[in-house]
Order: sequence, then structure tokens, then C-alpha cells
Amino acid sequence: MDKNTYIPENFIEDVKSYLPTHLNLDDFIAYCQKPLRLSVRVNTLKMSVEAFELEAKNLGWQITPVPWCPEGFWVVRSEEEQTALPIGNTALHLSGCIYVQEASSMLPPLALREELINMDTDHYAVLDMAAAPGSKTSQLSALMNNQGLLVANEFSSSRLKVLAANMKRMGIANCALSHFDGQIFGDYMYECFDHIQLDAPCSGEGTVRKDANALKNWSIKSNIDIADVQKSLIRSAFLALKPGGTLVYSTCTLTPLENQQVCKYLLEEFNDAVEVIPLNNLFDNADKATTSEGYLHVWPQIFDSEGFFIAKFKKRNSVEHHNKKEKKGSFPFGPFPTKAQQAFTSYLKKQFKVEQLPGVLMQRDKELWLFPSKLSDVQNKIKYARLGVKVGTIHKNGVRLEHELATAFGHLAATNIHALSDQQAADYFQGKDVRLEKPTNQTGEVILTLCNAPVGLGKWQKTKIKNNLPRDLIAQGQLITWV
Ligand SMILES: C[S@@+](CC[C@H](N)C(=O)[O-])C[C@H]1O[C@@H](n2cnc3c(N)ncnc32)[C@H](O)[C@@H]1O
Repeated sequence: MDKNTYIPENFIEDVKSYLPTHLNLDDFIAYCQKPLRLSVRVNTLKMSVEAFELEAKNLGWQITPVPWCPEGFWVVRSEEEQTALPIGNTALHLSGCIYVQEASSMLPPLALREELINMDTDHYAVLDMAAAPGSKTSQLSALMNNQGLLVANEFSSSRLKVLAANMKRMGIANCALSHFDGQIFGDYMYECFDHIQLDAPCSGEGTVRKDANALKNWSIKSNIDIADVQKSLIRSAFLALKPGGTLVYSTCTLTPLENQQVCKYLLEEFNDAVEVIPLNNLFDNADKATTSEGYLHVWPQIFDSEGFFIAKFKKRNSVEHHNKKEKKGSFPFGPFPTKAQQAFTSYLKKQFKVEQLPGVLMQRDKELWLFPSKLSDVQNKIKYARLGVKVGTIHKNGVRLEHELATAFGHLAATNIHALSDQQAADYFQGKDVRLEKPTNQTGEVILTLCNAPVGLGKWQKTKIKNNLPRDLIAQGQLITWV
């Protein structure tokens, strides 16, 4: 029990006023003080669930499936192992095969699972309106099998950088990052998206188990202020949703002010155009956390997790909106000339036996980018902070490949691949060259893999592989972020 967890009296008084009658306050307080179980989600873009189970067994990790998420596991590691190698420095994490993600935080994308895995992925666009650090963005991308278009928006500049780094590590190629107050989407991208996730900024009352100070500045006044922001975000999200599309609203807080009341606002604002999709059958036992309206109100003591709230809505029909806006300024990318494109494609074929990259190659000055093909529908609507994957830099003699080409598309390669040993991987992530056991005659670029997943690019030299890891990723092990 963590005796340092701060739970203010006035918060407890408030909880008493809305705690469902079948739950009791003492359990709630006890669970708030109990440390959280470590959970991870397997990134199926890089590793299958079966391969993870095998690897975890080899590592001596005790894993327990998260009942609501086929890719989620609670993990117990020995104390010595945890001290010697924090999970963020393990090969599974560095290779992007796993994301450390709280089990209840896997629920919002799960509420879109059926829609995402059953749709024709080349023809849909999804918005993640408040995305950083990206646990749910990467979960959505994996459900979309890295296809279609996923716009991931984040308002905070520093968090946007972490989001971008996490997307690179996870090998995500179908994403466009934007950097706006989410309130603009309804005006600039009116009825553009098939599905929207709004994992809203909130007061974080459900997060005390991982952050003992989460309730330090708690007040009803701040709940009310945040609820105002949430209302304008949910309104914007509903406007940006196509008729027939689905919206998932979630928070990691407990107060009805930021949850049920925000949903009530949406229902009142758009009346018959909104339909609540009940979540009581989302997984076995979901009914234990379902409210009378059909939302999931996950109290920490129900599933021994963080507190969370999830609601799902369908947009039945188009709604009127008189404040549509158009972006000023041009799209700063142009086509990659056919001849250069042919040379680039034949290099990839010769060096890696990669026939074709999925997407559209576009150029901006000397940079070569691969955009999701679906992007063309929305590319002029807003300015993007980052689009698709930077695959290379154009030089007079051709294209120098970028690290991200390897992390996002390295799995397509059939030759010039080198599997890193643990020691080589440790060297590689510290920015050192990779020493080879025997001299090699191979030349040119090589894809480096760890846990069978591509992690970067190097260049063959006689006795080593020259390290091409970008400088900003050298301390990547420290990027571990809980959500
Ligand atoms: C709950 S966190 C998102 C967590 C993220 N979905 C994940 O699973 O990794 C909410 C995010 O919203 C961002 N945010 C705050 N105000 C915003 C706004 N007006 N528009 C968009 N994002 C905002 C915060 O910076 C924060 O990163």
C-alpha cells in the first residue's frame, strides 16, 4: 500500500455523491492506494501475440491476458530484472514490439475495434483528437493494420514531439500529425472522418494509482473548467464526423461533470443526430462497469485498474454548421519526378528485394516522404505538423534512406537484413557501430532487426555495421510513458 497517495477530503466527499450504490467507498480508497499492475500491449504491426507470449516465457516474465484486449497483458518481472533493466530498455520495448499501456486505457480503441478491423482500410479516415503520447494512436493504427489515414492531433508542442517519436518506434506509417486546439476540427474538417476518438484532457482522478500527487490540485472548480473545454472538443469532434460515423469519448477521470454531463451536452446539442451505442457487451463482464446510459464507468476496484470513462456514439445524419472554414496557404509538397522515382524503386528492389512501398511518394525540397494514399482527400484542409513517413533525403546521386523507412517498412525486406544480438542492440541504441562476429563482403545499406522487428538502418563495412540511428533517438529507452 502506498501511504504517500494524496486523497483530499473534499474529493472523497464529492465521490460519495456519485459512487454507484453497488460499490463501496472503503474499497475505492483502498484501491486508490494500491500500486497499479504493469501492463503492456503487443504492437501487432511488429510482432504477433503468439511470438510475444513465447518471448515473455523465454524472458521468465509472468504474463496474464487483459480480458478485454486481445493484445494486452499484465506483466510481472522479477525485482532484480526490473532494477537491472527497466521495461523501457528491454529489447521488446526498444524494437516497438510492445507499448507500456495501462489496461483500462486499452478500452477506448477497443470500442472502435469492430469498425476498424472490418472496414475497407484504404477508404477511411480516423481522427485521434488529443493523441499524445500516443498509446491509443498506436493501438488504432495497429487495428487499421497501418492502412487508411489516421490524423493524430496534439495541442502541446512538447507532447507532440513525444508522440512523433513513439509513432516512429512503433513503425506507424498511416499517420498524419497535427498541432491544433482540437476545437478547430469541426470548422476546418467538417464531416471528414469515418471514426473519431476523443481521449479528452481531464482532471485525471482515475490516475492516482500511478501518480500519488494526481489529486494535489483537485477542486470542483477545476472539474467545471475542464468540462467546458471537453464540451467544446466533443462538439468539434461530432461536427468533424461523417454521417454514419462513430465517436468514442473517453477520460481517465471519475466525476460525472467531465463524463456523463459532457455526453448529456452532446445529446442535447445534436438531439436526434446522436445515438448512444451501449458498451455493456464490449467484453465479458463489461456490464459490471456499465452505467444506465450505456457508458463504461470503470472504477479502480471493478477490474483492479485505473479509473476510466468511455462512451460511444453514432452520428445518424448530417448536422447543420454555419461556421465552416477553409485553410489559407498552399500544400508545400510536390510529386516526386517519375524518373527519380524509378531509380529509387529499383534501388529498393536491388538492395532489399522490396517491390513497392505502400503510399504516395512526395517531395519537399530535398526531403522525400511517403504519404498514406487516403491523405489526398484531406491534405488541403489543415496544416500538418508531420505527414506519413520520411523515407529519404534527395542527393544529386540518388536518395539517402532515412531511419524511419526501416522502422515502418523494414518488414518488407528480403535481403540485407541483420538480426542484432542483445549486445549489438545495446551498442546500436547507444549510437555505437555494430561489431560483426566475422568480416563481411556485403555492401550498401542494411536493415537491423531486434526480436524479428526492424529497428533501424546501418551500412555494411568490412568488420562492422555503421550506425545510422538519429541522434534524437539515441536515448530512446527513456521515452517510456505511462498513459
Ligand atoms: C488524456 S491525454 C491523451 C492521451 C493519449 N490519447 C494517449 O492515449 O496516449 C489528453 C491530451 O490532450 C491534450 N490537449 C489538451 N488540450 C487540448 C486541446 N484543446 N486540443 C487538443 N488536445 C489537447 C493534452 O496535451 C494531452 O496530451
